[in-house]
Amino acid sequence: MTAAEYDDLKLKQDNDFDFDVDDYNQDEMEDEVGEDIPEMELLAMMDAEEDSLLIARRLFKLEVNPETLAMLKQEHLEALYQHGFVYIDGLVDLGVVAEARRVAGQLSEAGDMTPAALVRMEDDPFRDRKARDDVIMWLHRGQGAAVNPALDVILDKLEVIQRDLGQAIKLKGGVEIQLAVYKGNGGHYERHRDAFPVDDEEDEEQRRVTVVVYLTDENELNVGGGLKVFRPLGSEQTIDAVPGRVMIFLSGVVDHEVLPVYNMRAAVSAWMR
Ligand SMILES: O=C(O)CCC(=O)C(=O)O
Ligand SMILES: [Fe+2]
Repeated sequence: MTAAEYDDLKLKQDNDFDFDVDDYNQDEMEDEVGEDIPEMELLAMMDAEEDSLLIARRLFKLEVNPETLAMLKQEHLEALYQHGFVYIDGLVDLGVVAEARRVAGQLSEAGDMTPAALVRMEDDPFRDRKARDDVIMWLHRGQGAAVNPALDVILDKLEVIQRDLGQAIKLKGGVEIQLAVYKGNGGHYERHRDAFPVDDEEDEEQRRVTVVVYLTDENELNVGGGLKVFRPLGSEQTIDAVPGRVMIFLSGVVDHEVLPVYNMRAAVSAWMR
C-alpha cells in the first residue's frame, strides 16, 4: 500500500464509526484498497487540486522551431498542448500497416503473446491490473518479432515522433513499446490513465506521452474498438481506430477506454518519458 492509499484508509477509518479494519478479510481489503479505488480516486483527488492538463503543460517548451520537426507539425503540438491529445492520419504507409497487422495476427494466433491481464504487476505496476482483454508483446528494436520489416518501419516512425515531441516537451528519452491485439470477441480495456500527471522535469517514473499506431483493417471499421477519450474538462470523444492513425496523448492527463471490439484489433503503443 502506498503512503497515499494508507492515508486514504486512515481517513476512512477516522470518519466512519462502523468501519473496523479487523472486520475485513485481508484479501478483500487488498482488492478494495489496493486495486480498484486508489488510482482513479487518487487521480480524481489530484485533478480536483489542479487540472492535470495544467500540470502537464508546465513540461512544454515555450518555442519550437518548425524546421526541426520531421513528422509532426506545429499545429499537432499545439493541439496536444491545448487539448491533451491529437490524432494524425497519413503518417504511416497503409501497406506497412496491413503487413504489420498480418504479423500481429500471426503472433497472437500462434500463442506468442501474453494476455495483458496476466502480466505480473511488478513488471508494469501502473497499467496491467486494469480490466483488459488484449494479448501483448513488448517490442525492442532489432530483436525478436520487431525485426519484421513492417514493425521495424513503425518503430522507426515512433523514434522520429519521439524526437519531434522532444522538441516541444521536456522528455527524458525513455520509451517502452508494446504490440497489443484484441481478438475480437467483445474484449475491451476499461477506463484508465497511463500515468500520474507530473511537472517535474527530472521525473523518470511517469509516462509523459502515449503514442498509439492503429493496425486496423479499413474493411472492418465500425465494428467497435474505438478509443473513448475523456477530456480534462469533462467532455468525451471517441476516436475511431482508423488504419495507420497515430493517436498521441499526454499520459498523465487523458483518461481513455478501448470500447468493446468485434474484429481483430491490433495496435502498437509507445510510452515516452
Ligand atoms: O489501443 C488503444 O487505443 C489504447 C491502449 C491503451 O490504452 C493502453 O495500452 O494503455
Ligand atoms: Fe492506456
